[in-house]
Amino acid sequence: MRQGAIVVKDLGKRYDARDGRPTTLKGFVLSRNRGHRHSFWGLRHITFSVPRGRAVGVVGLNGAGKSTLLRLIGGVGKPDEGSISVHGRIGALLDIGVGLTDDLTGRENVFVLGVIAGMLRSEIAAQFDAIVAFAELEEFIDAPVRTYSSGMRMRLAFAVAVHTDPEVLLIDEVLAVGDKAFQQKCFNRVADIRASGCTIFLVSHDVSQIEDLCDDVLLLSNGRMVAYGPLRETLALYNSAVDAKIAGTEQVAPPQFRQDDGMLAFGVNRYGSGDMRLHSVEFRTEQGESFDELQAGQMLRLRFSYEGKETIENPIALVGIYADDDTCVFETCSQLGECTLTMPAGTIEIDLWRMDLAPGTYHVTLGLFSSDWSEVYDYHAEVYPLKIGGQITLKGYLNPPTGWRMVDDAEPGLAAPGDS
Ligand SMILES: Nc1ncnc2c1ncn2[C@@H]1O[C@H](COP(=O)(O)OP(=O)(O)OP(=O)(O)O)[C@@H](O)[C@H]1O
Repeated sequence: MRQGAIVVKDLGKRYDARDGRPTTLKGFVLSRNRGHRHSFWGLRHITFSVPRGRAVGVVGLNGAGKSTLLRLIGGVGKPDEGSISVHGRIGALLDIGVGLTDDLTGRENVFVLGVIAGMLRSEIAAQFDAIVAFAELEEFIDAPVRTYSSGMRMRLAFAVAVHTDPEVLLIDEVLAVGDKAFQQKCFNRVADIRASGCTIFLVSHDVSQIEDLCDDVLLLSNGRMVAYGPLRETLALYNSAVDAKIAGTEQVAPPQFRQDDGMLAFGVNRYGSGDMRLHSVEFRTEQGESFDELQAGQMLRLRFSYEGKETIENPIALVGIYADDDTCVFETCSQLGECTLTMPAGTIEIDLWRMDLAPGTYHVTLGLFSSDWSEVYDYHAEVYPLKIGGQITLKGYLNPPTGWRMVDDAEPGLAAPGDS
């Protein structure tokens, strides 16, 4: 089975910010004394898999989460949610010159960077002259890095990274630094590495670089994955987001599921290899009726069909329910439900016996994955709206039937722990 070189599942990274406005009275009182802290999701609900040898361009407006994603894949920082697995030796070019030690010479830094990248000292020694020549630093290689300009630092870091024989190369914007001639040299080198079968993950604001180097594009917006699909289609979505920003209108069109069943069935909020497809999604009540609004506590019968390659074994169907603020309030899968999907096609019905949810609009996510979760076949992220009505609550997502009453003080109550 094809294994993804980079497999990311429901990834989330939260950052702290100090400038948020308190939303509760308690928060307001506390904020007057010590400043209100709030956290936000720099990235959330990111799920994708990059097959070996693919080159993926990561695009998005400023602050979309591109660098955060690359850093996490490169092992810099820990995710707060989800998982990442990378198969193969990583060559990473994240922040320019990161990892360089100022007091060491260029020569010593080459060895330090090489060892960090997983090379043996003997392998580095064998590549040393090529690295220094690529960096064009022959004259300065024995000077401390502290004396280097930012361009020299970048050239050194780049030269090491592209000589580590990476199987996965992560590049964050560095092709945009340095003089034109060096930029072109870096670009050519990355193109050669790509041709040798390396998996590439490239962040760039330069669409022409992405067009020249990448097969697929991953589009992020405000920390969410808006699309992941073939180069041309996905870049078109990005370009419209850029145009909209320039025009001062909405940043990215609201998420919509493209209902087409054509060959390129990728669109906003839908991504996957397409080796299996989901279709004919229906929500019903227990009586089999369609509805506009389901009352809290009623049963939801979810039904959908799928089809795909006969050779796929034991695929997994996933169902998630998301609140308006993108919090996942529920997620389950066919493995947990002990339901085996028959191939090449079938229809699944899932009964959610009690939808004890607070009133509001939720969105249902559906996905089809390979048996080890490494491949995403078809993922419809927060696509299907689900309205819940009924008993109003003050806060939270859970909405069980409740009964309040006054009790007589003399009436025996629940024993407190330790009571005899
Ligand atoms: N260390 C950090 N602490 C707090 N917030 C952070 C930190 N790093 C990133 N962020 C925030 O997370 C969000 C995503 O940032 P990130 O740098 O990943 O975006 P980006 O798409 O790479 O942006 P750009 O194109 O401007 O480089 C932004 O709102 C950013 O301000």
